[in-house]
Amino acid sequence: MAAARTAASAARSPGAPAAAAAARTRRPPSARPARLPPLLVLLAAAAGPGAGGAARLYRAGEDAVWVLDSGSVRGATANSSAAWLVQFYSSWCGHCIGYAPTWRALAADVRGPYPLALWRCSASAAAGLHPGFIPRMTPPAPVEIWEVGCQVRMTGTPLPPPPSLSWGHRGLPRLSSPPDPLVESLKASATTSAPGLYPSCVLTFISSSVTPPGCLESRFFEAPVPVPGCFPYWAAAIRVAALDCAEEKNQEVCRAYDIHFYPTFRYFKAFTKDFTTGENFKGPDRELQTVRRTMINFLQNHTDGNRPPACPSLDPIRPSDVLSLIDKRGDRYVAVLLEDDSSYVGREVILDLIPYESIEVRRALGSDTAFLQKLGVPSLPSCYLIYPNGSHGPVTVGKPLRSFFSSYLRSLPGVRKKPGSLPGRPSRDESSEAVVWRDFDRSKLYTADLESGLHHLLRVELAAHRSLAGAELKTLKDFITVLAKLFPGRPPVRKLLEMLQEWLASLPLDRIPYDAVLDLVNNKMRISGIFLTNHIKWVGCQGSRPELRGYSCSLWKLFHTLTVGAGTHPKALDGTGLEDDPQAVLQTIRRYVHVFFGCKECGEHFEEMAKESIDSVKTPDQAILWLWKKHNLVNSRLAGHPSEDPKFPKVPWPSPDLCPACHEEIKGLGTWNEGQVLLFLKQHYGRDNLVDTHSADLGGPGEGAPAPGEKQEGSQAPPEQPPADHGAESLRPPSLLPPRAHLSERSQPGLDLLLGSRAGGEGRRGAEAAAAFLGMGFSSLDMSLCVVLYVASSLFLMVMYFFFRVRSKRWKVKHHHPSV
Ligand SMILES: Cc1cc2nc3c(=O)[nH]c(=O)nc-3n(C[C@H](O)[C@H](O)[C@H](O)COP(=O)(O)OP(=O)(O)OC[C@H]3O[C@@H](n4cnc5c(N)ncnc54)[C@H](O)[C@@H]3O)c2cc1C
Repeated sequence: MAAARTAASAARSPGAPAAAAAARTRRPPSARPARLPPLLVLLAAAAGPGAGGAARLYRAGEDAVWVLDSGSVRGATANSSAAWLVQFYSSWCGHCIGYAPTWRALAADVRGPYPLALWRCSASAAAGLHPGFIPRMTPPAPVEIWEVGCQVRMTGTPLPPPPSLSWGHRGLPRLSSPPDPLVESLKASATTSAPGLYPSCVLTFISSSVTPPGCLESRFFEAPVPVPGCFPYWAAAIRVAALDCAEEKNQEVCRAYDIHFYPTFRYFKAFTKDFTTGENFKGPDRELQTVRRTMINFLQNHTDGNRPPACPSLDPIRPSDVLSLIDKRGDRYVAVLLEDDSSYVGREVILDLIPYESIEVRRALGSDTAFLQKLGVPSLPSCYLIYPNGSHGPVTVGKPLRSFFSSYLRSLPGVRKKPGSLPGRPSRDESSEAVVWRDFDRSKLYTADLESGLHHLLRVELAAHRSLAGAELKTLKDFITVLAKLFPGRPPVRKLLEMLQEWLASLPLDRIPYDAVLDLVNNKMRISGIFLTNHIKWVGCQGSRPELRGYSCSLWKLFHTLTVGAGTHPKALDGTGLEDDPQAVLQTIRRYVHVFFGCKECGEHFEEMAKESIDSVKTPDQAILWLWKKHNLVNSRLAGHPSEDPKFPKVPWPSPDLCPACHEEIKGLGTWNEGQVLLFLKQHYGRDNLVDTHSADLGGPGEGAPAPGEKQEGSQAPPEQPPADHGAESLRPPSLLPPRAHLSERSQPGLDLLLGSRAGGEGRRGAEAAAAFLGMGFSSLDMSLCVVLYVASSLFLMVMYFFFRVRSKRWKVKHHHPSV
């Protein structure tokens, strides 16, 4: 009934018309405390890698994607023998979440020519390799057994491979009834490989279409010790990687690579000696096939000198070269893929066969009909095979597709994997922590969410911009002004924002380095009473999985508190230049989203909505309602999207149980009562509804500083920051710092000096290091002030000196005059 009402109201509402259908099938979220079912909490806690802060969308060792981070990206891409395609993403960005399956599929696709499935079968090696097992698992559809190996996972502890791991059975095409020798060999191995020690077995098959009976799972899974057959195929030439810029430890590196929006795709050529930010990939679309083809083009853009050594030539050979190969005997097969100019099949098959020896794959263009007739090739693409014994002829495959050609060539007698030629992979990420669920009340607003979001905004999102000038700087100034005047959080944070605003407002410069902003945010001057947590702790913005909700949820909440703040405190913006404009807060938010919000597509959608209707806003109350309506439009657009948290379905908000008065029926149709919605929004996003429970590290009410050794989720000190600068001390609550004077009046000249030295770039770091060394704990501001005072007192002494000199001369002249 409630759901039906929500749906009807959504249908009538200008704010959320399209959400009606979604709401029909969804139960509105309850206003009661949000608890996850105990089983989900347990599952979340046991989720293992990726459940915590690290590698949230891609999991090292589980996905075929290479998971890079600040510590590995430079080493991996610099002077590498393979090229790289790296996706710089943000784990909170909805578009990145939506794109992740494609990226995983791409990585898996170039890792092996078929989706490889590794099935963990049965509880013991003995059972898993029971001679009857293979016949039993013969599925109705033919399955080709590619490699069979026994590998072990016992409560997550890697064990050495069993002695019999060396079996590899391949070249058994279309196994409809397993040959006896295979079963016999498995049986023999099972008995020799200590079944008690090695309790589970990994079997690698081509084709993942059918799950063998008795198997526990059918998904990509990497054994702790590599199993033959699950090495990447193209990886010796080009690798597909991802790096999460939402992780604080990666922020510096994302800045160094000039990443402003997510996802950003960059290619890195092989053997690049000097540091490079890579080449942008902005293809017409980012579908798997388009990206795979662009990877091939990119490989072809290498010169002969820097082409990855494992990558065979991808250029076509001439018909005359093909003819000269025929009738020649050799020690290997030569396969020639004949295709037309626009086809990629030949190059894909060449790359698929990289790890194999005793075969060479080339491609030739089949534009010459006489040539094709001579070879007896009726259509394109086709494969012409020259055997080691010199015989030759066209190959017959079921369909002229990459997978058919590759499979056929790999299963030729004598074609084997090259021993030890394949690269290792980054190991499984074991560093992540379990998620701890915090119960919360959906009718409340949590300080922890707003302040965690602000921390991410100021220290991570802005950090994508090395320096700020022009429209960017103006946007930042206005946004910080709005925050300083309207942010409803705790006094230390409000003070920090005020200081930042005053500083930005009085800046004479038209370009500032981001690091100067960061110094203020980190309170390097150690002004007491100023502090912003450097931890992320989501409460009302928790997601049931680590990649869901979080920052983007907190940003929406922050924006709503700002429009509500302007509506309920009409004088708050007086004297800022933003007063008297009912759209001022909305327009500032709009510009922030456009310029700084890392999710580019989100920003573009928001801009479209703003262009359409923001001009209709004539009062602060209308601004509150405008943002509410647009947020509901976004909700309805994203209902069912992969970034939707199933525990927090995207339904028109506020739901009837959160605000019964907001919903009413007119002639049987549910609709919004906008007057009530406005009242509700003012109450919900007002200061009085803010709850400090779970607020960390603020030195005020709430939980206070974490217990020693307690690790907060997402907490990482920014890299490359010496402890004296951004380390624990400067980020400690003010109450824990040594008492220092309030510097609001005297801070300005010092900050300008600091900035002046920053404008010189890296020299600043050196200056700071020197300051730390000489100043025994004095900040660079302290040192700057000393210099200012020193120069001022010298000037004063010089002025006094000249003053007295002139006076004494006059005095002498006066007293000697009569005698002249
Ligand atoms: C400006 C902006 C544009 C975005 N555009 C996109 C996009 O184009 N594509 C994409 O995939 N993701 C986009 N996102 C992210 C997306 O909107 C969500 O933030 C994300 O999916 C997390 O959803 P959530 O469940 O936490 O709820 P959110 O939508 O983030 O909402 C956070 C909280 O706000 C409250 N709330 C919900 N609706 C309203 C409302 N109408 N008025 C007031 N309060 C409300 C609820 O308490 C909710 O839990 C955007 C985010 C922002 C800030």
